[in-house]
Amino acid sequence: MPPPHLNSELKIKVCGLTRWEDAELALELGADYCGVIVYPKSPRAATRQQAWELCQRIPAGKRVMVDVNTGADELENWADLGFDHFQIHCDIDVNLATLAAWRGIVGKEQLWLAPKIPPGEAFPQTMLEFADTILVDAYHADKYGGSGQTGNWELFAEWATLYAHKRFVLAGGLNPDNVTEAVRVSGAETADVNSGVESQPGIKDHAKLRALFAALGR
Ligand SMILES: O=C(O)c1ccccc1NCC(=O)[C@H](O)[C@H](O)COP(=O)(O)O
Repeated sequence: MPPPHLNSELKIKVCGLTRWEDAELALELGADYCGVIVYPKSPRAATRQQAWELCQRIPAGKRVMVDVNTGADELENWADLGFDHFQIHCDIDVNLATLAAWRGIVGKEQLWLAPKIPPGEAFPQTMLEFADTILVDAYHADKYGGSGQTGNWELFAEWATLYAHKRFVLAGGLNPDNVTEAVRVSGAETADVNSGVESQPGIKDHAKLRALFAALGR
């Protein structure tokens, strides 16, 4: 049973998968989405072959490509592998033509935008017309994701309430010890876990994965 204060509809994305055995366990435990990072500078980047194999085996509807400032041609190439959702990290001043190109290639419903929002910055509202899902990650000056740092859960709750017509995903430093508190405070309907359930970048720790889903009552 999930802890009583937790949304029973909570969805979990396990990100940074490179191996089928990790994805398989995550799915058995109840993961709703499997994230495959294709950004070459990430220590968790999957090769095209690994991404293809994972796309073959992860059930349709659950396959999320994760990248940074993807070029249009590259995005078309990744889409060919069969991903269902496309999480693209970008800066808040990304140009509107780029956002429109991403939306044109994968569709607004499949595009998950992850703007890198420095502390104190207003939410980049102009992005809302391009994607139905917004991922709010912890800010890190030198990284676009996978920092292991937690974000501002209260601010997440504010933004998710203010823009309730969009789906907001909470990311950043979630692990078996803090996930229930993070979800309670933020009110997140979807939460993303990555380095908090790893043994090393790109390799999931099965005990931590089990502990995370157990904490959520799954
Ligand atoms: O994880 C990465 O290495 C990464 C690199 C560049 C862009 C995005 C990346 N990860 C995207 C995710 O969805 C992560 O799960 C998210 O940033 C949270 O990571 P963590 O703080 O390790 O839980």
